[in-house]
Amino acid sequence: MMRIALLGATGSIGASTLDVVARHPDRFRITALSAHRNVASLAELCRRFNPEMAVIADPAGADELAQRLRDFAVGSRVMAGPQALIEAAAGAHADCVVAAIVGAAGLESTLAAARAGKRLLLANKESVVMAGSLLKAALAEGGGELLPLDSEHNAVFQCLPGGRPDLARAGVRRIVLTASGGPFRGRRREELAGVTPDMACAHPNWSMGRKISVDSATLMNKGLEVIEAHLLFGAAAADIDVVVHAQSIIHSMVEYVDGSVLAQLGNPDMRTAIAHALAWPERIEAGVAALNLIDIARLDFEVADRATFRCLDLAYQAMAAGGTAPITLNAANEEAVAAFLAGTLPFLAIDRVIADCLERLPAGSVQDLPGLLDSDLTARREAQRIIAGLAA
Ligand SMILES: NC(=O)C1=CN([C@@H]2O[C@H](COP(=O)(O)OP(=O)(O)OC[C@H]3O[C@@H](n4cnc5c(N)ncnc54)[C@H](OP(=O)(O)O)[C@@H]3O)[C@@H](O)[C@H]2O)C=CC1
Ligand SMILES: CC(=O)[C@@H](O)[C@H](O)COP(=O)(O)O
Ligand SMILES: [Mn+2]
Repeated sequence: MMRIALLGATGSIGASTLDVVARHPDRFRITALSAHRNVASLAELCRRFNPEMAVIADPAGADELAQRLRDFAVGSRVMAGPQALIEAAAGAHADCVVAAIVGAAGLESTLAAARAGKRLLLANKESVVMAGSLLKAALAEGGGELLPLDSEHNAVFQCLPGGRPDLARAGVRRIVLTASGGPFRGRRREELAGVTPDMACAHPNWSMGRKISVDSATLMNKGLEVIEAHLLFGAAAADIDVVVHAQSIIHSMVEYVDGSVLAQLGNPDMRTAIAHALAWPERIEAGVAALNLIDIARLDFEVADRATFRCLDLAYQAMAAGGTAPITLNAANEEAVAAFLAGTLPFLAIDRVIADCLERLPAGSVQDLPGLLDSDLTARREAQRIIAGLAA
């Protein structure tokens, strides 16, 4: 029986994970669930899955959560605050941690799970972008394994021999990440001036949380994923390409020196990647409909429009600069997306905030977690100043 701590249980990845888990009660047991502020949903999930721990990251929700669990006669231990997330990630109650918190808020629990040697199912791409080398060191220290949930990286993992080999020895020429192009694919920049958060969050193929949906709309999601691929698989920036594939049927590809290209295909449903990583190296049923190639009929590819969607180049630029630059990129993006979702920043200003932040904060080196968190905070403050300046 695999015991699972699911961090970010009330989100989109959380729901898909619980759907897969519920199909296999003989294999999986949920031992910890977390949310940020969504007490009602977390309590409901505790009623269904009866975990040992129920973690609410915002301590303001702890009393209400405890009351709701008492009303349901659920005995989960209520824990609150960032330290509780770390305990849920690293404690002896779990063999496997699903890191499905959105944004930098997921970093410390992800590192804690790695350090504790858990099977780490990683959806929280922001933590890899921010702390790739610290995460690698934590994995080496803990001796556990990381299995990527992000659909592209899960696809690449499936297309590589042994999941994460030495790429040169394995004869890999390049990794090709597919991008849907998002809801604004094909639009010119001037057509995007007035787009609203709801328009940006209407992803054509995937049902996801609002932050990643906006990232898909700006192509920052693909930028973060290029950095994620660089750090997870050790591929050089020049060997990671992006191709727009509007149908999101091919989730990504690996090209070999002999001309072979291996691709992983499937319907756009995260339960495939989640089931793959939960059961790896076995395969289990995920509840995903079989792919019907006749219905799909064609697969289209096009070049990404980097002039309209500037975030992709900003990510390549931050990856090339290295050091604190990816931290700055991620922090500025999180602040800009939050402002856009709050209605205080136009869609087209998101890339401007990130570009200005990268320009104003030269890349330094990162030694440890406190230094990294300091760089993150500095970048957020700078981004907030830029956003306030643009509003004025
Ligand atoms: N959705 C998808 O298909 C994919 C997602 N990912 C990645 O997975 C991660 C999760 O995405 P997604 O599920 O879409 O996001 P959602 O917004 O749907 O869910 C986010 C989860 O994180 C919790 N959370 C938010 N802020 C905090 C915080 N400050 N502290 C602790 N917990 C917090 C939320 O709790 P609450 O509900 O209480 O707010 C919720 O449980 C992201 O990093 C995303 O990039 C990667 C590939 C695909
Ligand atoms: C499901 C998943 O992995 C998302 O990251 C997805 O890739 C977003 O689609 P885009 O290709 O539009 O960024
Ligand atoms: Mn993805």
